Amino acid sequence: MRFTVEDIDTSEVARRKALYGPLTEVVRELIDATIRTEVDDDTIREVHAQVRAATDRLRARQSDGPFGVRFTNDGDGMAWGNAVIGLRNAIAPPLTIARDPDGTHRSQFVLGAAYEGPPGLVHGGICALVLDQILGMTALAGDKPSFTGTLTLRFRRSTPLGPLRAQARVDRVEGVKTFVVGSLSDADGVTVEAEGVFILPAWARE
Ligand SMILES: CCCCCCCCCCCCCC(=O)SCCNC(=O)CCNC(=O)[C@H](O)C(C)(C)COP(=O)(O)OP(=O)(O)OC[C@H]1O[C@@H](n2cnc3c(N)ncnc32)[C@H](O)[C@@H]1OP(=O)(O)O
Repeated sequence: MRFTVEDIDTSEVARRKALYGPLTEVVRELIDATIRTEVDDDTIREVHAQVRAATDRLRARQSDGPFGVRFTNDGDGMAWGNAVIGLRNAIAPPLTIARDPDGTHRSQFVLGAAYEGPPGLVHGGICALVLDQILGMTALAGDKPSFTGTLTLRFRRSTPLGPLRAQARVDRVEGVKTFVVGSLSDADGVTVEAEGVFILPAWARE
């Protein structure tokens, strides 16, 4: 499992954020533009060649696998490949998840054309993805890993593409199991309710 430590300081983390964040953002925009463009065929072929060339340039030197979750010596986490919050992941919406003093986690975000399931609506698997992440981060205690054991969703009504909110809180802790509840909402209220059991795996227990 790729939890690693990188010997870099806060200023280097900031430099990399400033470098990679805008690249990811423009690729994210490219995904949306690819879905929604109505330009002529020749333009599509030209852009195809340009994107191919840009991809080949990035591949000239790359890591031999996924990004993993990296920590600095100061304990700052860099989950930059993460599918929901990853700074370097253009398929991540991305979510910024804030923690209230009482431990509740919240996020406001926008899901656009790339997350569609039924027409105009968020794909159910994307609802699960977002909720797994926010519930999972809520379950984390200190530096202990926590894995989704069971995630139960109730889709109360369809979730429209557009501005959304998610929240989660710990319901109870029983030994190595943390029970978390949460929801996804649009402007009219809750669309999906979630309950998750997150488990400290045997290999991480003392
Ligand atoms: C910025 C940096 C920060 C980092 C951010 C990174 C993102 C982080 C956020 C991540 C967000 C996304 C998160 C993700 O995407 S996590 C990825 C998706 N999840 C997985 O891949 C998990 C795969 N499964 C496992 O690894 C193990 O089976 C787990 C860890 C689940 C159990 O482990 P282990 O086999 O060692 O457990 P045990 O046998 O000792 O049992 C212990 C207790 O647990 C109970 N139990 C067992 N299985 C289940 C189950 N499935 N549901 C409910 N309960 C279950 C069992 O009855 C017992 O209870 P009791 O009898 O004691 O009462």
